[in-house]
Amino acid sequence: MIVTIDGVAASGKSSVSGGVARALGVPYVSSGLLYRAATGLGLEAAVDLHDAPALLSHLQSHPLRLEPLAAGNRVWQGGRELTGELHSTRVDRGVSVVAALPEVRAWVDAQLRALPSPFVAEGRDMGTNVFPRAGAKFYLTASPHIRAVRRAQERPEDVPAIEAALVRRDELDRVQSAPAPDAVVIDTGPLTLDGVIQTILAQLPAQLTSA
Ligand SMILES: Nc1ncnc2c1ncn2[C@@H]1O[C@H](COP(=O)(O)OP(=O)(O)OP(=O)(O)O)[C@@H](O)[C@H]1O
Ligand SMILES: Nc1ccn([C@@H]2O[C@H](COP(=O)(O)O)[C@@H](O)[C@H]2O)c(=O)n1
Repeated sequence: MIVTIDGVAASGKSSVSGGVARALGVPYVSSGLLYRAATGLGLEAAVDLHDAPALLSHLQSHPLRLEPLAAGNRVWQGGRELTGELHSTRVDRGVSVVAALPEVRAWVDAQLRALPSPFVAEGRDMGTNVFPRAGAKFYLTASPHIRAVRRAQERPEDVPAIEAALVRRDELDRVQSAPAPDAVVIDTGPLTLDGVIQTILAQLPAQLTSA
């Protein structure tokens, strides 16, 4: 059983996926964390983020491992955990460049498809490209302002700067971020986090919640 939760930047995908996954007793899979880890490694090694062959060769010689847990995803390079460094403004600025490279997308997709189900998968193209046959699909949205106000609780930048960066990232990610035609679209603006989680749980087919 696979449930996909896609959506725009900071729409609540990780928090909601974690809540849904915990309720179902399965892990969730953060595809964005793999793109962030590829970006973080590239920045660390001063690889040109537009240079797909150089980046891919670096990723192949420094393999990443995603650890999908309901409590939160972690990513490792060998014995070194990278997770804590990846939700920075620096990585936010570079990640869409890396995610636009078809070679990197194929590398991420192969890792995701190799994971044992059941799980909840969150990202941009989980329901369209990576798991088109998922049992249930959701797509989260909210206005850039609401998303920026929420994110400002976690970052030192002010709301207008965060909002501008989110709008820019949405635009750079637009190609891979279209909702699946069969996804349920949820505007999280008027809902609490728990409200979004309960809305999703209420719409899951019975065979998924009892699996
Ligand atoms: N419905 C909600 N009501 C209030 N706060 C929320 C809601 N959904 C998410 N949040 C908060 O918004 C922030 C962003 O959520 P989260 O990190 O889950 O989004 P995301 O889509 O995974 O982000 P990114 O795309 O950058 O990885 C977090 O602080 C989270 O607690
Ligand atoms: N399926 C996905 C997931 C993510 N991306 C790219 O990674 C960036 C970070 O993702 P977050 O979910 O942590 O925001 C995102 O801005 C995209 O560039 C992607 O392309 N496809």
